[in-house]
Amino acid sequence: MKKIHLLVNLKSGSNRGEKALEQIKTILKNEKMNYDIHISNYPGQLVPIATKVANEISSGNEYVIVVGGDGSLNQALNGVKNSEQPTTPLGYFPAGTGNDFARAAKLETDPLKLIKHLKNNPTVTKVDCGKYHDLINGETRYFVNNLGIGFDAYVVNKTNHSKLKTKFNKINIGNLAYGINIVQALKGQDNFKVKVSTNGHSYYYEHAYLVTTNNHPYFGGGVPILPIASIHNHQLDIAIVEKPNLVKFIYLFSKLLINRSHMKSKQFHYFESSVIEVKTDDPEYGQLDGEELSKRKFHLKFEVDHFDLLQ
Ligand SMILES: Nc1ncnc2c1ncn2[C@@H]1O[C@H](COP(=O)(O)OP(=O)(O)OP(=O)(O)O)[C@@H](O)[C@H]1O
Repeated sequence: MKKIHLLVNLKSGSNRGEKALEQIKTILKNEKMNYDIHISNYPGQLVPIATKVANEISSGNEYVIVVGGDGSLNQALNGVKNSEQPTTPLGYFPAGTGNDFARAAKLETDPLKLIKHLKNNPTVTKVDCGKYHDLINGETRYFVNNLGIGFDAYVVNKTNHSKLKTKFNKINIGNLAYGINIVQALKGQDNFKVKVSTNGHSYYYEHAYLVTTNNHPYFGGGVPILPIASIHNHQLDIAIVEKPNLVKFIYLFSKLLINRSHMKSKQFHYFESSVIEVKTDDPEYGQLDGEELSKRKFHLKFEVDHFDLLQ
């Protein structure tokens, strides 16, 4: 008999995780499916939980489903990759705020359809994820969406530390805290120097404002910054956005939102490759799948990797 292991972050998406779990439990009971639940209690705990669950899986009839946001999926992926069974397929029910990976992978958002599909006709697809090796501290981690340095990371950092987010989350308007911090970031984030090496060439940018290495088109909850990127092309895509001045930067962003013509702008640079190296001269904010990285100098080697996505 099929068994489902639910790995859950109740707090994701301003407690959407909790509501999703209730719905999924009801459906699993109605469908008479065997399941167990692993609740994660603090940021990062889904990594060891996923490692343990993956280590203990003993048959092809056991399925792992993550319920949470992009950050939760990131932790579960890292946990599985670190396990003794790193090719364990991962299912995912998006219950976050941005849900960019689910958007890129066109995942099912109806819990009833998801469970029925897993019961009757589960499929496993090999999809891309990103992997980076930190050449300064030796760390290696995987990501499903992106690793951003500069503007977007500033917004993530300030929002995570803002008292407003906690207050707004209580009344389900957590996204507004991001909006307020975007305005703050436009004032607070400075340009920085970055070196990007790919396909045998190195490129130097003096006025980088945002450097994001993506596994798919989206960042920040549905903003298609790299429309050419795909989780199926075995490549990563990097965008380097320069900010000569605020007016030009806002103009560039409006092009992105209106007709995606931002890619032709002279402040926008991008590359597609399976290996990309990025180096900053000074400490900058960083974010990985929406979770902040400490402010630091970055010297990262990115490579495309893959995982088995259960649908
Ligand atoms: N493993 C975890 N266990 C419990 N809480 C967590 C865990 N990881 C993160 N959190 C908390 O959950 C929230 C974020 O979760 P997550 O990144 O999954 O969703 P999100 O940010 O709402 O969604 P998205 O990344 O799709 O925008 C934050 O409040 C964070 O402190």
